[in-house]
Amino acid sequence: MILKSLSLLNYKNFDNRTFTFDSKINCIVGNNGIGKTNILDAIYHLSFGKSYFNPVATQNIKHDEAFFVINGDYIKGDAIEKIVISLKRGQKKIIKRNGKEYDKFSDHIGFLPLVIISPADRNLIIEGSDTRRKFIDSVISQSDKSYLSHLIKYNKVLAQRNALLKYFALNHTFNADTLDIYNTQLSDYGTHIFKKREAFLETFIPIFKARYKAISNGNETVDLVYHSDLFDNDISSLLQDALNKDKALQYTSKGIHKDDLHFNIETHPIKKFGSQGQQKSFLIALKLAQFDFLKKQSGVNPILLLDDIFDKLDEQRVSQIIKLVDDENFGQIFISDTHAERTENAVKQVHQSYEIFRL
Ligand SMILES: Nc1ncnc2c1ncn2[C@@H]1O[C@H](COP(=O)(O)OP(=O)(O)OP(=O)(O)O)[C@@H](O)[C@H]1O
Repeated sequence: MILKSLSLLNYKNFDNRTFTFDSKINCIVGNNGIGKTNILDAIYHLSFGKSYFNPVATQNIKHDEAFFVINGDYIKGDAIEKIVISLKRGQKKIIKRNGKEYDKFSDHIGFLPLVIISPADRNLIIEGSDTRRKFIDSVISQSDKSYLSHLIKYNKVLAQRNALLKYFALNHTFNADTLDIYNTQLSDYGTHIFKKREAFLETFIPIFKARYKAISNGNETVDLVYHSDLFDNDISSLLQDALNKDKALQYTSKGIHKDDLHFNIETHPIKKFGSQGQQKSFLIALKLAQFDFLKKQSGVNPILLLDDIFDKLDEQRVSQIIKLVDDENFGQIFISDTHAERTENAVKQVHQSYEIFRL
C-alpha cells in the first residue's frame, strides 16, 4: 500500500499544500515548528479519522479558518483509493472513500494500516493504564472488526451501569434486576475482549522481545506483562463480589476496563529504572512489533511514520533501526527530523529509493 499524494487545505499550519511521495522512503526535514509532524499527523488522520496529537478535532483546523480538508491518494493492491477527510466548524467530520461517505468511522479503521512512532509515545510509559489499554485496543481493532464492535458495546454498557449506580446513590434506591441486565452484557462483551487481548499478547510479546533484542544488540532483557482481574475470576463473579464497593464508589470497579500492561526491563518497571535511550528503544520495539503484527494480520505492508525518532539514541541504535527498515519487510516510510544531514546520512545507507522534503 502506497500513499501517492497528500493535499492539505487549512490543516493546522498549512493553508494549501500538495506533496507527491516516493513509494519507499520520504524524509521531511526543517526547523522546529515548521509543520513536519503536522504532515505525519495528516497521514495518520487518513488512516484513523482523527489526529494522533490533538484529540480536539476543531483545533486541527488552521487558526481563523472555517474548515480543513485532507486528501490522500493511495494505491492498494491494484486499486486506487481516494480518501478525503473534512471538518467544518460546527459540523461533524466526514470521511469519504472514493467519493462515498462512510456511515460509521469504525468501518474505515484498518482499511489503511499504519503505525506511528513518535516522542508522544512516551505517554505509554508515564501515563496511567488507560493509555496502554488504548494501545492494545487500537492494535487489535485495526485487524479485528468484531473486537472493536465488542469494545464499543462494552464501553456503552459500562457508562450505563455507572449512571445507574449514581442514580441509586442519589435516590437512595436499588434495583438488582436492572443491574443484572448490565452485568450480563458486561460479562458477554468483556469475556470476549479479555480472550482476544490474551490471545493477541501471546503472539505479540515474543515479536516485541525479538524487536528489542535487535535494537539493543541483545544487551538487555525486557518484558510485557498483561494484568487482568479476569485471570482469577469471571466478570459475573467479579461484579457480584464488588457490588457493595461499586455502590459506594458509584462506578464499576472491576472489569476489562481496569486491565493493564506492565512494561519491564530486567524485571523492573521501565518507567522508574529505564534510561531515556532504553525507554525510547522499548517504545520503538513496541511499535515495530505492532507493525509486524498488523502486517501478518492484514497481509498489507502498513505505512510507517517515524516522527523525530533519532534523538536520544546512540549511533549504534540509530544504525540498527535503519538496518531493520532497510528490508523488503517494510513498505512506505515517512521520517521527520530537524537535522537534514543526519537524516540524509541515515537514509543513504539504505538500499531503497528516497525523497527529501525540505520545509
Ligand atoms: N490549528 C492550527 N492552526 C495554525 N497553526 C497550527 C495549528 N495547530 C498547530 N499549529 C502550528 O503548527 C506548528 C507545529 O508544527 P509541527 O508540530 O508539525 O512542527 P515540527 O516541524 O514537527 O516541529 P518540531 O521539530 O519542533 O517537532 C506550530 O507552529 C503550531 O503553532
